[in-house]
Amino acid sequence: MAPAEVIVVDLVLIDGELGMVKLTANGVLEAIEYGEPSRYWTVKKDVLGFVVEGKYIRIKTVVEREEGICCGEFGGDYSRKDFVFEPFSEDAKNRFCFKLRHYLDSLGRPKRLLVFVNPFGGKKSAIKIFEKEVKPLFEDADIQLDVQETKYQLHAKEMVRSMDVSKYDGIVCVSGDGVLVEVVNGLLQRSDWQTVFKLPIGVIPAGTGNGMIKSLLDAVGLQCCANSATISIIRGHTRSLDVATISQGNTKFFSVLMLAWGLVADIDIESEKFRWMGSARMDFYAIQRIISLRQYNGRVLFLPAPGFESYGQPTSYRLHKEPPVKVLGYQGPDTKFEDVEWREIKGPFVSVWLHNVPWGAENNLVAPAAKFSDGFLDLIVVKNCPKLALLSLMTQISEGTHVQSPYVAYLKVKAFALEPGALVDEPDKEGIIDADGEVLARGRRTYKCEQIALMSYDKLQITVDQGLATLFSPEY
Ligand SMILES: Nc1ncnc2c1ncn2[C@@H]1O[C@H](COP(=O)(O)OP(=O)(O)OP(=O)(O)O)[C@@H](O)[C@H]1O
Repeated sequence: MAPAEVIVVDLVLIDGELGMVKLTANGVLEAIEYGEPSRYWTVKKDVLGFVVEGKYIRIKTVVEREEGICCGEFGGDYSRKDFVFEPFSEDAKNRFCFKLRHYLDSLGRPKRLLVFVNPFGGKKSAIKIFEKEVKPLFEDADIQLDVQETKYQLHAKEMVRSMDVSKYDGIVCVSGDGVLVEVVNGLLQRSDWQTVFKLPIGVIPAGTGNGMIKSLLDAVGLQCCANSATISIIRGHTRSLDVATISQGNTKFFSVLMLAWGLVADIDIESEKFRWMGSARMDFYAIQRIISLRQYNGRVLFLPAPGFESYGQPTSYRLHKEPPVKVLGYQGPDTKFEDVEWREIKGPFVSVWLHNVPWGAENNLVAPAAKFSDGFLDLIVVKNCPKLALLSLMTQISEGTHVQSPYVAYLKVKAFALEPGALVDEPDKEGIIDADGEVLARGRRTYKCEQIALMSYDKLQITVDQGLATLFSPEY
C-alpha cells in the first residue's frame, strides 16, 4: 500500500529535543523523536483539539484506559493527555495549526451545542458531573456551549419547542432519560419539526434511569459514564433511533424508551413513596408487589414482526386514525397496515412491557434483542407466573436472561394496541400506564389518582417511525 500523502511535516522541539511532527492525509498525527517514530494518534479517534500557548502547540488527546486502571471519581474509558511541541518559527506554527484545524473541521464534528443540565436528576450530581467531567472535554474540543439548567419539570421541553435551535449542531442532556424524552417531544411538537428533528441529541448519564446512553455505550463495550458519553459526542458520530407514537384520539406522546403496564409500571411509579431509600426503593417495592401480586384484565393487540407470527391469536383490528386536526407538529408515522394480520393476547396479565432499546436502566437489560432502528418494538408479556419464578425473573433482568423463561413471551412488533382493564380481584381498581418513566395514564383508585395525566386509562395505540430520531453515539 502506498504511504499516505503528507499534509504537513515540520522540524520541532519536543521536550527541548529536536524532533518532527507529521500529519498525513489519512488523519494520522505522528511524533518522531530521536530519529524514530515515537508517538502516533489517529486524529478522528484520539485528538480532541489543540491550543496555541505562546510559541508552543498543545494537542489535546485522549487515550484509552487499560482495564482495571482506577478511573477517578466518575469512571470512564478515556484519560486526557496532552502532547506539546514547539515549532521553529511563527510561520511553521501557523501553517501546522491551519492544516490540523482544516483536518479537524473536515470530520463533521459538532461546533456549537445546547446543553441541558438537570440539577435534580438522579443523585443530584448533574452539575458536578458537568463541571468536572464534561465541560473540560468540550473545552479541549473547542466546542461552544450554551448551558441551561432546567428549573422545573418540562422546562427542557418548553425551551426546545420555542427557541431558535437552528444555530446548534446538537442538543445534549446531562440528565437521566427524562430530559431526553422532553427534548424529543419538544422538537416534534414544533411546526418546523421536519428540519429541526435532524439535530442529533446526546445524553450524558446523570439520572437514575440512564437506559438510552447505557444502550448506546454498552453496544460497543464502553462504560456508561460521563467521560465515555462526552467523547462520543465530541467525535460527532450519530445513529438513528426509532420513535414510537403513542396515541389516544388526538393526544400523542412520542416515546423513545418504553411503555409499561402492570407490575413494572406499578413498581416504577409507586416506589416513589420510598424515594428516601435511594436506589434500593425499586427492589424493596418489587418484592412487596410480588408478594401481593396484582393481575390485570385487558387485552393487547399487535402486528407481529416477521418471524413472530405464531404469538397470540388472530384477530381483526385496524389502526384507528383520527381525522387530521390543525396542529402543526409531527403527527406520527403514516402507517398502512390494513391487509396484515393482527394478533391478540387476552388477560389476565401480570406485566406488559414494550421496549425500544436494550437497556431500561444501567442495570436492567430488559430487551436484549432490541435494535435502535429496526422499526420494531420488543414486547415482553408475563401472564400466569408463580411468585417464586417471578422473583427470580426480576433478578434475571440485570443479565437479560428473563426473556428465556417459559413464563415470558418475548417478541417483536410493528404496531401495538393496549386495552387496559381493572384488577382481577378488585374490579373497581385500575392500573397505571408508564411511558418512558413518567405516568401516561392513571386508572381509578391508583397511586396519586387525583393528579391529571396526559391520557386516560383507556385504549391506546402505538406505531413506530423507523429511525426518525438522531442520537450522538459511539461509532459502531
Ligand atoms: N429543576 C428541576 N426541578 C424538578 N424537576 C426537574 C428539574 N429539572 C428537570 N426536572 C425533571 O426531572 C425529571 C427527571 O429527569 P432526569 O431525566 O434527569 O432523571 P431521571 O433519571 O429520568 O429521573 P430521576 O432521577 O428523577 O428518577 C424530568 O421529568 C425533568 O423534567
